[in-house]
Amino acid sequence: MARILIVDDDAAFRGSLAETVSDLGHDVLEAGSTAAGLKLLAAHAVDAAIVDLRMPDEDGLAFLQRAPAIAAIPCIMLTAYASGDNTIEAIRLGAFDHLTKPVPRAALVETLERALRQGASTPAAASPATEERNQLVGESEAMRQVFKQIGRAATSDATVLVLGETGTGKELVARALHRNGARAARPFVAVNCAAIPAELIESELFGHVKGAFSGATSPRLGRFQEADGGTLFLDEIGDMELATQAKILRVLQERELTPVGGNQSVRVDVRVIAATHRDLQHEITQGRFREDLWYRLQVLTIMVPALRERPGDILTIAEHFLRQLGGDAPKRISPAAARLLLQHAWPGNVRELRNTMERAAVMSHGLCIEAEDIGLSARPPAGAASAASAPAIDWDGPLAVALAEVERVMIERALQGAAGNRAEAARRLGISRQQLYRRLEEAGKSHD
Ligand SMILES: Nc1ncnc2c1ncn2[C@@H]1O[C@H](COP(=O)(O)OP(=O)(O)OP(=O)(O)O)[C@@H](O)[C@H]1O
Repeated sequence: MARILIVDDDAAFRGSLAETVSDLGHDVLEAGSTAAGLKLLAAHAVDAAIVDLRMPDEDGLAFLQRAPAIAAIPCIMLTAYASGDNTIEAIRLGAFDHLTKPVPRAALVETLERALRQGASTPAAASPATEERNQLVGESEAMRQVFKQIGRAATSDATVLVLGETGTGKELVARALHRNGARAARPFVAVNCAAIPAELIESELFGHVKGAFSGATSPRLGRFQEADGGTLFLDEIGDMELATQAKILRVLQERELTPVGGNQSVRVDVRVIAATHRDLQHEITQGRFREDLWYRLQVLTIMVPALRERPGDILTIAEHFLRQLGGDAPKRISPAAARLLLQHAWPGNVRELRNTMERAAVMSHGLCIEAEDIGLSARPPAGAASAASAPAIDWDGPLAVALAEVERVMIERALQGAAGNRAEAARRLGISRQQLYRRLEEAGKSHD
């Protein structure tokens, strides 16, 4: 899964494009102007951008000219009418490609895939914003142990299994292992195994040959090959089907794979880091996870502790997020607000803390975040999934905001009630696991 920035002032077109891109399994950031797009690019790790050429403030060419100073990403330009001139100008300024509106789905899929492949194979130096976003912060003894384990594991090429509850920072640990290892100059490719429908995962991981199935009109490289020479991060590996687990095992053992529909194996040189919030030994006893794959994965294991087990990190990480949000003049946390943060049990761990601080920064009007800005009292108390606490809804405000709040609280309660098991939470909510993932990602879209 990649993160795609869409910059277009036409909200309806942007929305429908965002839907198509997110149907492809990507995370989407949207901006209605060049200035807003550049701001999002500076604040988030973005893998590619789709930018409209004609916009009221500054046109898409201005975006193309200024984006490289922030992050080197492939930019796909969109135009209502492709003229020779605007195409040449866009390509001259470094656009990856040029698409004409309305954009046919097949053309979008093909161009985006090429762009992402290029982006992954030529990793640019991370922008300061990206580096800061991926920084693993923590001063507790528990996190110090994690840092030491990362330091030891980074120098080896062994497979690593990262364990921990949802939102504890497992992906950041994987990125730190990559960044500090011998493969740092090569791609880091992350795949969320739970977010990809079972029927697509093999083609996603191993690629496919032309004609492998209906719709496979051209060959496609899989994520293993995209990560060649670098690191492949398999997130939520505990949610993978047994048949796919067998194929992953083969790649780990033989260092080669066969694309879907193909009959020739391809050699790959990839370091695999896997993560899960599940108890894999329990999954093995239930026949849902292969024991041989578990042995292969857990050569080195790093356990990331839940945030409630390292309360010493809560304020340090909260202040780190405020610095990211506030630049040179970050807001401070009042003593009463700090008490609230320390009392909360953080079932969603650091991701929940991040969301909370972002909301608090918006809610607070002064230089200091007060207890009432934190908004934790409206939430279900820690560990009390059955407590009938109502969401804090502004009944006279915008419908979308109220619905989002109801959704947030219901998802949080379902996750708590299911002890973090997302398949069970999705069942309780009457939605598919993929839909739950998409909603969780949308909720954290502006920062994860
Ligand atoms: N120690 C930390 N310091 C700073 N930011 C952190 C830390 N841990 C996590 N984060 C932030 O919290 C969010 C969730 O982290 P991440 O995605 O790595 O968690 P995860 O354990 O992989 O979650 P999941 O199990 O849902 O995949 C991200 O925005 C990440 O940047």
